[in-house]
Amino acid sequence: MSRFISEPKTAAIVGCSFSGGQPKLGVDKGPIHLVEAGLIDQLAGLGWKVKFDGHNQFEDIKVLDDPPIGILKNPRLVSRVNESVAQVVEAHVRNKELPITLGGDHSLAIGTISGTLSVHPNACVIWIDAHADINTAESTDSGNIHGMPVSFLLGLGSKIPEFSWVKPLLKAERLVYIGLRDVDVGEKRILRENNIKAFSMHDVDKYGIGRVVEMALDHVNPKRDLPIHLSFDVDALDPSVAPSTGTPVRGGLTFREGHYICEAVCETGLLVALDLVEVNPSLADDASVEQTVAVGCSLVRSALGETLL
Ligand SMILES: NC(=[NH2+])NCCC[C@H](N)C(=O)O
Ligand SMILES: [Mn+2]
Ligand SMILES: [Mn+2]
Repeated sequence: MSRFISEPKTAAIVGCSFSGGQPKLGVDKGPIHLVEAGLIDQLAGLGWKVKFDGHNQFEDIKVLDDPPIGILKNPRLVSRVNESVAQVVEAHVRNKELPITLGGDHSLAIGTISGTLSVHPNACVIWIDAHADINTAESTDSGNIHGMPVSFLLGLGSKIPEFSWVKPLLKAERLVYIGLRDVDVGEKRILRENNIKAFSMHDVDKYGIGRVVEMALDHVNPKRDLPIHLSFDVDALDPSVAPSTGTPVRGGLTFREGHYICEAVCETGLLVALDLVEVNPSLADDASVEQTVAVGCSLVRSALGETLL
């Protein structure tokens, strides 16, 4: 599977019932639905030993008084939960286990990627999303921190003392996006100024997903020797494929394109950490929820080797 995972290959489900990075309730229930849909048994069926520490791992983290900082919402809570997520992910990666973080909203990537990079400073990040999530405190219009995690990891924008534990460990040249189609004006400037490689849906149409993944890997991992952190926001998929998510954007990845990305990353043998975020089971009807949860499980299975013959 991955040269950074020891035998017997072990996956650790990190269930993050967290919604503080955005305003819609329900995204905190994502992990419960994914686990109840049978994810653990499915991964065991692929030959993985699966650890799971339960859904309440981060739930006793409470912040009593959390007024906005500028317009950033729930800043102290987002910071404290992520600090704890970072420690958990770091411990698994250090142990040569594969952490699979189930969100929860995408602000959680502040923690997961910090955890990965503290063990593997040279790891690259492949970010699959309709959005760039690279707003800074200055550029954000929404104040929702799930639209900002990448800027924290890169150390862009004004420093917020409450997030001082986040080290700017990610380098712009070790980051690549696939699936973008809803990027704020300020984010486009940030991407340009920092020379960050991004493959939008336009590129997926133009080159096909096979070439896009190849080019993305050539950019962040030219010798195919660096550890990979895959951060997958389900809203990268078309809303017809994954309807139950907080910020759907039409014109997204097909079912196969999404799975192809996971398979191709698995095939490198370099995966060290995986995030699957923004599944919100309280949005849309029951059939849509079931569909979205099933797709989430199958993306994880593909990243862990299911669809490779
Ligand atoms: N992880 C996500 N779904 N992010 C959506 C971000 C939307 C918008 N760019 C914002 O900053 O608020
Ligand atoms: Mn996202
Ligand atoms: Mn998104």
